[in-house]
Amino acid sequence: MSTVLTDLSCPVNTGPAARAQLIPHSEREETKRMSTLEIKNLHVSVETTDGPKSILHGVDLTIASGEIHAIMGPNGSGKSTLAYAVAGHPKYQITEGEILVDGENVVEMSADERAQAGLFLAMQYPVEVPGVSVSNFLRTAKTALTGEAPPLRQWVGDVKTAMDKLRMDPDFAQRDVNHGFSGGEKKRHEILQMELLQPKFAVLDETDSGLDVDALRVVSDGVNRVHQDTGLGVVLITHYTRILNYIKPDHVHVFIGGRVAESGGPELAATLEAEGYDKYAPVSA
Ligand SMILES: Nc1ncnc2c1ncn2[C@@H]1O[C@H](COP(=O)(O)OP(=O)(O)OP(=O)(O)O)[C@@H](O)[C@H]1O
Repeated sequence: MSTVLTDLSCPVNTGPAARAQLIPHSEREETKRMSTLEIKNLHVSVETTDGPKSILHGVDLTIASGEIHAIMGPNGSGKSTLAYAVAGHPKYQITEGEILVDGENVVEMSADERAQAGLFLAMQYPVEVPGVSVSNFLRTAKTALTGEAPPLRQWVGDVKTAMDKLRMDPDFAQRDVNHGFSGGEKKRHEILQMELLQPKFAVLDETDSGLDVDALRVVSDGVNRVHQDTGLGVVLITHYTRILNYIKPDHVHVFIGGRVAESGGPELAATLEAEGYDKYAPVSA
């Protein structure tokens, strides 16, 4: 057992999350970062055994700090492809367009460089990493992002605080990343990463899928907490309006055939729930 794991039971709690609780909300507002994520005319192809397949055909989206954008759309419309393309998955080739974080184009950057630029992806299907503990994974990720290892006692306190809030058993820190986790546990672990790594923008790809009603509330609270405390900008991909009762979107976008077919306010989600996607004819490439 590593020192990190042993120390997880220690009650030290002096990290950012704890400090945020001590800072009056009005002062916290001033510490929020103002950033923009601009997706401009994004065209994306995926490598398949039959060669490249074009999936996104010119996506435009602008997300500012503190904004929550929900993306809804039928199966196969390209929502996860957008998520992977933004995060820098090497299989998803950007053939045209730009992804700008605070004006800087990240399309030539690797996934880790994009993370350093402030982007975070909570995956629809989180990957199992046998042999790597949650504790070591999180601290390694934080070190890679910031360029220096966080002070151990402070970090241990931060991790414990974040896990408590997400109602995760401390034993989780000792388990291998996602290995044998239930679907709901994997989603909590994604949000745990987000809470500790503090990105500027998070793409949450069906984070609500597979969650029971209590877990949905806990995970939503986690997203709202980071959003309120840090000004996180959120792209929330979902099929269901249920999560939108907890995480209130400012904007809702309908994805059809690899494009944004319509954008509106929160009321658009209710319309989609009632009427489905039939009125949107798939847009040909
Ligand atoms: N690696 C891949 N190889 C082959 N086809 C792919 C690959 N990734 C995505 N696609 C195809 O691209 C299209 C869009 O897939 P994507 O997963 O982005 O859709 P989605 O809107 O997220 O769907 P869902 O709501 O079912 O999760 C689908 O037809 C899918 O089969």
